[in-house]
Amino acid sequence: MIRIEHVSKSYRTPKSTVNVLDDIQLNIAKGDIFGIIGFSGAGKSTLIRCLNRLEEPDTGTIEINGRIITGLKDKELRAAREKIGMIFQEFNLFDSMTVFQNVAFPLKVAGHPKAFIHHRVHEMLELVNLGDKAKLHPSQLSGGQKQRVGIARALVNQPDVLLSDEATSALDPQTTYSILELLREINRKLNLTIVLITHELDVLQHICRNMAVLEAGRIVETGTVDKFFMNPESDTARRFVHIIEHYRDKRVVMEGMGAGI
Ligand SMILES: Nc1ncnc2c1ncn2[C@@H]1O[C@H](COP(=O)(O)OP(=O)(O)OP(=O)(O)O)[C@@H](O)[C@H]1O
Repeated sequence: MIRIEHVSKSYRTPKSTVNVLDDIQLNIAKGDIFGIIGFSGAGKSTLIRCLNRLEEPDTGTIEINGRIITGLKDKELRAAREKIGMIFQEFNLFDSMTVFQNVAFPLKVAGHPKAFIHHRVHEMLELVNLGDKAKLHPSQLSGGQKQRVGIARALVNQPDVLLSDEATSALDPQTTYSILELLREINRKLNLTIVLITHELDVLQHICRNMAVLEAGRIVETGTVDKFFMNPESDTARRFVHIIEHYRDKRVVMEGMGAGI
């Protein structure tokens, strides 16, 4: 279970203060696939990065599986972060390292023995269907394969939670679909809680069960994904659903024209 209580965050620049998160309250159940959606600048990245303290909340409490993450210092924070994997839009792989070395990196940092690392990395590469790519470098992989390496690396420490920061935004629709299928399979196999931020409704619809809508740093709606599509309550939710319906209608018209109707 992830519990976010009264989390606020602002950035101070020399000229002004930007309030990015405003009194966020959110509960995410263990084993859920939870989506956070919002327009650009709503604060999605800041919020998800607060969960592993890549960003520091100014106020509030974040608890993950019974452990208060906010307030942890150095060694304890490092240990807690081992249990919170993260994947990124730009993959964030080390280009100078092989696939094996990229996935092994968190285990090496944690000081695990060589034989354990070898076994665990190959296990992870099999899980993401890259068993035959261990010796390649990221530059020799497709975008989807790079994200699979990112997923293997994020899971190598057997985390309780996987955070996904727009992990499919740089991928084409077919590759996006295969990565979402992989995440769903991992969620099922490992009972891993997945929290993802996205501005793509397809991603939400395909994989998430529950979700929250973020608007200018505030949570304006939470609930099931089905409810979001059938009965959007907030302005942001209605705008998202309106956009999707608009494009769906356009596509229907264009397909109709293509068929000579
Ligand atoms: N380090 C920073 N310093 C100052 N302002 C920042 C910083 N990081 C983010 N912001 C501001 O905080 C706000 C929220 O940014 P954030 O990246 O969390 O939004 P987002 O919803 O993830 O947007 P996008 O979908 O475009 O990535 C934006 O106005 C952004 O300009």
